[in-house]
Amino acid sequence: MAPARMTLVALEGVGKRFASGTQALAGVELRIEAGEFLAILGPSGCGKSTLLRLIAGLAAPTEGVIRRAASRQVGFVFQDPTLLPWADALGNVRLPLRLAGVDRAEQEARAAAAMAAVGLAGFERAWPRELSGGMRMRVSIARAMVTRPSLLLMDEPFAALDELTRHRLNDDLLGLWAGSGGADGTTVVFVTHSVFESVYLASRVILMAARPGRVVAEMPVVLPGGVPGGAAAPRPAGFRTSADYAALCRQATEALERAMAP
Ligand SMILES: Nc1ncnc2c1ncn2[C@@H]1O[C@H](COP(=O)(O)OP(=O)(O)OP(=O)(O)O)[C@@H](O)[C@H]1O
Repeated sequence: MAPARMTLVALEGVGKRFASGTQALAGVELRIEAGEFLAILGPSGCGKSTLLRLIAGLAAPTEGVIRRAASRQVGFVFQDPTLLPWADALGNVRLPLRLAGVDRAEQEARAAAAMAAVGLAGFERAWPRELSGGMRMRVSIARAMVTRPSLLLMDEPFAALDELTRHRLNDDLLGLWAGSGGADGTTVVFVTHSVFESVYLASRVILMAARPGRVVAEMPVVLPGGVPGGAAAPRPAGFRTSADYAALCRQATEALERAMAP
């Protein structure tokens, strides 16, 4: 039997109503288990970003409670890489360590290692404006991973990238996650509105519907051979064009359509 996993964050009956009167979330029950790769999938406006902000502790729920494991280092990656234009790539990646008071030599060594892990060795002195969109996103991911977070929150990080770059970053993210210890390392919560991306990456997909934003279904992702999604990194060669992947995408699409049916 698999060992019981620790719950990192538990949401119980969570709702969020904004001052404007918008009920962005209602009745959300969700447990984020240590080591999982959780995708939050849903249409635009269903409250995915609001849910992520609540999980992060950046906003408070107006109903229900959120319980968190005591020691937690959280990393963030947003759709916009938000790099400092006046710092080079290495300077951007070591910023969280600088803010945490880590000594300079260790900042440089850890930031360089994080850059190498995202395939950017040799670009330490490049300025953000000299990098492509995909490379800027890699810097943003390296900056989030440099603190070795126990929880990595990603809000549609690849939505603005072209498809091939996005595919490459999907594989690299899985590799990075495996390098962090996989199921024994960083827990990832990944917001997306792409069925294909959620199924490709995650070990579990949560489906949301709008008005009010709520969790309507969840789907464990099981890869060929019974391997839990998230565990095989990178995915087997040819997985993207395989019948198994198509079947998983169809299952998630049908669940999403049922969730969105009036
Ligand atoms: N600060 C805010 N004040 C008032 N309403 C808000 C605020 N933030 C979000 N909302 C509303 O809450 C609802 C959920 O928004 P949210 O951004 O969480 O959805 P989303 O699923 O992430 O959407 P998208 O995929 O388009 O980014 C929307 O109706 C939005 O307009």
